[in-house]
Amino acid sequence: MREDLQELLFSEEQIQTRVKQMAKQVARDYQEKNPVVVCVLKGAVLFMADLIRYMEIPLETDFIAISSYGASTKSSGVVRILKDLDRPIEDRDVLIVEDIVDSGLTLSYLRDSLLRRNARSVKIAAAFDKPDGRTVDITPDYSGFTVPNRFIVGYGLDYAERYRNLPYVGVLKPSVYEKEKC
Ligand SMILES: O=P(O)(O)OC[C@H]1O[C@H](OP(=O)(O)OP(=O)(O)O)[C@H](O)[C@@H]1O
Ligand code: HPA
Ligand SMILES: [Mg+2]
Repeated sequence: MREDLQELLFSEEQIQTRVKQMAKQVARDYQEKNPVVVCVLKGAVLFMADLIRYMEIPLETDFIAISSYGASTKSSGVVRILKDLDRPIEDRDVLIVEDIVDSGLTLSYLRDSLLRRNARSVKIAAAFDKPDGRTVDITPDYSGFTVPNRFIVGYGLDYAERYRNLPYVGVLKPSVYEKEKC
C-alpha cells in the first residue's frame, strides 16, 4: 500500500504525539461538561478512538454516518446522513470529531443539523485541516495538522474505502484514481 503514496506527510509517531496533545487540551476545556463526543463515520474512527482514550474525563460517545465523497476524490456536494445519532443532544455540549475538513460542506451541514436539535454548544475537533480546499466558511475549534490541497489517505481517510487502516498519512498518487476512472 505504501507504494500507492506519492509522499508521506505524517508518521504514526507524529500523529500519536499530536493527538495526545489535542486530547489534553480538549479534556481541560470539557472537564466539568460531560460532553457528547460524536464520531463522524467512517473516516474519524481511528482519530476518535485515540482522542477519547487520552481524554481521561467523563464523557459519552455517539456515532453519525455521513457521506459526500463516495468513491471519488471530489465532494459530490450532496451531504447525506446514512446513520443518525442514537440519543437526543438537547442541552448537551457536543464535540464533533472529524478526520478532515476539506470543502467544509460536511461539517457545516452537520453543525447546523446538531444546533437545530438545541445542543448547548457544538464544537469541532478535526485531525486534519485543508484550508485551501474550502468552499464554505468554517474553521475547526481544534485541529491536529494543516495539510496541502492534495488528496490524502491513511489514519481513517480513504480512497474508495481503501487505505483507512494505514497508521500514517500521505498523498495518494494521482495514477491510483486516474486509472480507475477509465
Ligand atoms: O469538508 P468536506 O469536503 O465535506 O470533506 C470532509 C468529509 O469527507 C470525508 O467523508 P466521506 O464522504 O469520504 O465519508 P467517509 O468518512 O465514510 O470516508 C471526510 O471523512 C469528511 O467527513
Ligand atoms: O483529502 C482527502 N482524503 C480522503 N478523504 C477526503 N475527504 C475530503 N478530503 C479528503
Ligand atoms: Mg471518504
